[in-house]
Amino acid sequence: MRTVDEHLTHILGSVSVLPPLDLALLEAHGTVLAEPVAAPVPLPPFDNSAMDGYAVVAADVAGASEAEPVTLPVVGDILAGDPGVSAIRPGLTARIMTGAPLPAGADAVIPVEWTDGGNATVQITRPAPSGNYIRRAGEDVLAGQVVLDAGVRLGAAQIGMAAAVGRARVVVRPRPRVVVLSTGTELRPPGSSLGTGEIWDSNSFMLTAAVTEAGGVGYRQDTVTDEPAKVLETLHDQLVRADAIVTSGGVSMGTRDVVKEVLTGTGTVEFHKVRMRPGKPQGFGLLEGVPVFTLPGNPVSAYVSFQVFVRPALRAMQGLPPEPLPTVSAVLGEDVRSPAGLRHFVRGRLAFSRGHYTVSPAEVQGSHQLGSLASANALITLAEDAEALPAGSHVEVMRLPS
Ligand SMILES: Nc1nc2c(c(=O)[nH]1)N[C@H]1C(S)=C(S)[C@@H](COP(=O)(O)OP(=O)(O)OC[C@H]3O[C@@H](n4cnc5c(N)ncnc54)[C@H](O)[C@@H]3O)O[C@H]1N2
Ligand code: MOO
Repeated sequence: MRTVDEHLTHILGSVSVLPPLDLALLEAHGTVLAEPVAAPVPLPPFDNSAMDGYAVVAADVAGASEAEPVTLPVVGDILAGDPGVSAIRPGLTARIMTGAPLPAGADAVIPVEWTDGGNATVQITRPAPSGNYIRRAGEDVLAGQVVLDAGVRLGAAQIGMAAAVGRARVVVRPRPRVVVLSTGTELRPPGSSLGTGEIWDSNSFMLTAAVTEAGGVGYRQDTVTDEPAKVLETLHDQLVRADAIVTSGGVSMGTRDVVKEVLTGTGTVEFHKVRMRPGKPQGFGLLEGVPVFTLPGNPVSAYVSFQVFVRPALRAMQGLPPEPLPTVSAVLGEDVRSPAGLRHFVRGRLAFSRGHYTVSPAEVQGSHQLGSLASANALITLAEDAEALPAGSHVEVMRLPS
């Protein structure tokens, strides 16, 4: 028997970060940068106005008030992208819009609300210090500054930042392509009718969705019956397009545990019992260099195994730290028992109130009981040495992707 940590360490020691790929910016959404992105020019590139108003010499309006407005001639309009006036002299003003370049000679912007909004001349009713409502070149980003580090996942804000520094393409770690295959003669695709002893395949859909949630691209395969030759042929066919393969079912002690049968001794694949519940029977290894995760068939076991072993590996392949799901500390809402010597992943509902998290275990915890997983939002992680935890204890809780 292996511990969870031993099995995960073995897996992480066997997977490598994927080679980098040059992608158009929007195609890179959700991937991880493989290069730092630096600004070729400062941002903003030029001093510009933060308000719609009038560009002035601050000294000209120092005495302005409601009672005694300062009147200035307006020499022209400066629009964003269409700077009609490039300079003003003392005693003059130009109308300026937000984002338009500040004309040389001006050192303040008077918002239109502080004026009568005049066209040929304008009356200004408030003074402004030098620098008023001016956005200086480089006050966001300096020329040459690294704005995104290698290893950062490109969410919407990071995509915006890359575009803002002029990048149309970026070099990233691609999303791992993960083939998902369920085995089991009893499995029928959802949407078809069931014969005696048959069930609808849930694992391949669930695991393909979990791959997406972990930043990969899932390729769900049609289920394969428990025939060794078919399972092996399907796996070999899929190797060419896979950065990883995830199977479910056929890894336990049955007479037809076909995945275990065909993969034992193939490549570096090994099967182990892992000290955890659910998810005891596990297999992992490389097949022609491709990591293959053989997860147990019980749906909750397959799901928990994915989050505990596959998700960290997919993160490592993307160049991300192989962290588990985001974890919080919570107070147990009721007493919990846990099997000695096993790490126990208990489905529960996490809630936040009066400044702290509380978590309550689901009523049923069988590894075939997908209903209690679908209504859970968290997995309470009970350590191997925990046997009885009273209500009020602090526990670690992994938040499930939502
Ligand atoms: N004698 C023993 N029997 C079992 C042991 C054991 O140690 N000794 N371990 C049990 C545990 S724990 C688990 S977990 C399961 C794992 O079994 P397999 O990986 O071989 O999975 P199957 O036998 O193929 O299926 C188990 C169960 O899950 C259902 N299943 C399978 N695939 C799907 C799918 N794609 N969608 C929905 N449901 C699926 C299948 O019908 C079975 O009910 O072994 C225990 N037995
Ligand atoms: O490990 Mo099994 O996953 O307990 O049902």
